Amino acid sequence: MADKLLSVETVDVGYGHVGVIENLSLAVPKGAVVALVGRNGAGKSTLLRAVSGLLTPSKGRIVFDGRDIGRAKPHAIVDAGLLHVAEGRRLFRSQTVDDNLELGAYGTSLSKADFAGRVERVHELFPILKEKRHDLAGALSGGQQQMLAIAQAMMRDPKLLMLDEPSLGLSPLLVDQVFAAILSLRGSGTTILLVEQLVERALEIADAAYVMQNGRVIANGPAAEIAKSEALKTAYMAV
Ligand SMILES: Nc1ncnc2c1ncn2[C@@H]1O[C@H](COP(=O)(O)OP(=O)(O)OP(=O)(O)O)[C@@H](O)[C@H]1O
Repeated sequence: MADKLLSVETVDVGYGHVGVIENLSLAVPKGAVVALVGRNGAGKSTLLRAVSGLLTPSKGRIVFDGRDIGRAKPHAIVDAGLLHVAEGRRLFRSQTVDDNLELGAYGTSLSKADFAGRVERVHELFPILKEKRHDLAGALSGGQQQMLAIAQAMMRDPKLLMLDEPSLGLSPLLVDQVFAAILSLRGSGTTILLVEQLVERALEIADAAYVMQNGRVIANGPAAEIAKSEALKTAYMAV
């Protein structure tokens, strides 16, 4: 079994007094794509927010790369190499595509050569971002904005990339491109935690999967086994 890069251990998370996640544990091995699936409202985004420091668990531990980050500030978690591409693409819409990439690397003190290398890698993965480098981010299509959001995170060369609904609102062709990009990132050693409503697609590319229902994990295992499991059906049928 590969080393764990992220381990969430028996955490409770909520909003104020409203508990959402209860006693949840999850592990993401180094180099893997792990899918987190479940119906709307199951608590997937809440879990990602806790891992990236936007919410603080009231119980349990979150260990990333050997360090307890359960109470760390979001910027410290980013600096440690854990990037969260949230649902809804938070871009600098009135800045160009190039500017958005530069802002993605803000504060990293990269050498010019390393910066250029990262931009080149982004362009290899998403050629459209090279073509549109001088366009305003707000003028890109939804799919292109999603690619830019992922590209912006890539500028920090993350150890772990958490993607929340990367296919949301995209045409089938763009969905294919986003999934191909995820595979390519995995191929170059990035570990990925993927929240995705296109469950079949997510399980096709994932190594392992967790199924969430009402703030709890109800099943986990190799993605191919989860794809055939009763738990998956239950999670999507339950009201
Ligand atoms: N900012 C918030 N304040 C209070 N409750 C919230 C907040 N955000 C989410 N919730 C509640 O937390 C629960 C889990 O929501 P969450 O967004 O984590 O689910 P999800 O599995 O990611 O689903 P979705 O795909 O709809 O985002 C829901 O009951 C939701 O109403």
